[in-house]
Amino acid sequence: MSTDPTTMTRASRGVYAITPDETDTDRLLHRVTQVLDAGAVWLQYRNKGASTALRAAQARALLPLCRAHGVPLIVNDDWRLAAAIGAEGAHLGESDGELGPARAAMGDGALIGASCYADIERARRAVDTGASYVAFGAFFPSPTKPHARRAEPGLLSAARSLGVPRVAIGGLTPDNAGPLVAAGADLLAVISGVFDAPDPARATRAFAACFD
Ligand SMILES: Cc1ncc(COP(=O)(O)OP(=O)(O)O)c(N)n1
Ligand SMILES: Cc1ncsc1CCOP(=O)(O)O
Ligand SMILES: [Mg+2]
Repeated sequence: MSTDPTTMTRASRGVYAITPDETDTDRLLHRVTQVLDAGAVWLQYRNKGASTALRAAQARALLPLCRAHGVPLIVNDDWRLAAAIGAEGAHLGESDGELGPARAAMGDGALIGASCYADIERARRAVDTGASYVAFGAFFPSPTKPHARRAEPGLLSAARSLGVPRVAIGGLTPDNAGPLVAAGADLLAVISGVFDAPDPARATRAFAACFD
């Protein structure tokens, strides 16, 4: 497995772990290490409660850990931070700015994701303006984001023709995620189902088994 960001193999099928809001950076690194050791293939740094300075420090701290595992680091909300620290990508939702400037600044190789909620037309536009992957959800009630809009699994099959990886998010557990993979999800994006599990490594492996 390559740990060079320019040549690392980018698996585009498997567990896409997203960090919980964690103020203690050492604890964040410890928790993420467990999940990467267990086989998560992408990591998103997301911390909705942190200051700008803490977010920059935590994102920077995660980068060598991700590199050591050959896992791309994707920064939520803020492509400028992603570019500044040399992360592999950024994830942008409807309040996070346009994809075009992010793509122009980060280059063709960057992994730039777009939240598409339950909107296939939004997904089409996102791909047309440079998204590397599209994310749909929430598919189930999310403990992390209880008011997230809901989506139906049929969206995942409808999005096959877009030709980019399809990510499912929202309230996923190892017990409910299998049908989403069957419907076409390439990546399962998970916060609480992994990080709030009694054994995050075991939970990561259980999610990964949904792809077997
Ligand atoms: C993989 C993935 N999918 C969706 C989201 C949600 O993005 P957004 O709608 O911008 O909401 P916040 O995460 O910023 O609260 C995501 N982060 N990652
Ligand atoms: C960021 C986001 N967008 C839709 S649901 C969600 C939170 C996902 O977290 P969890 O896996 O704990 O439901
Ligand atoms: Mg966002």
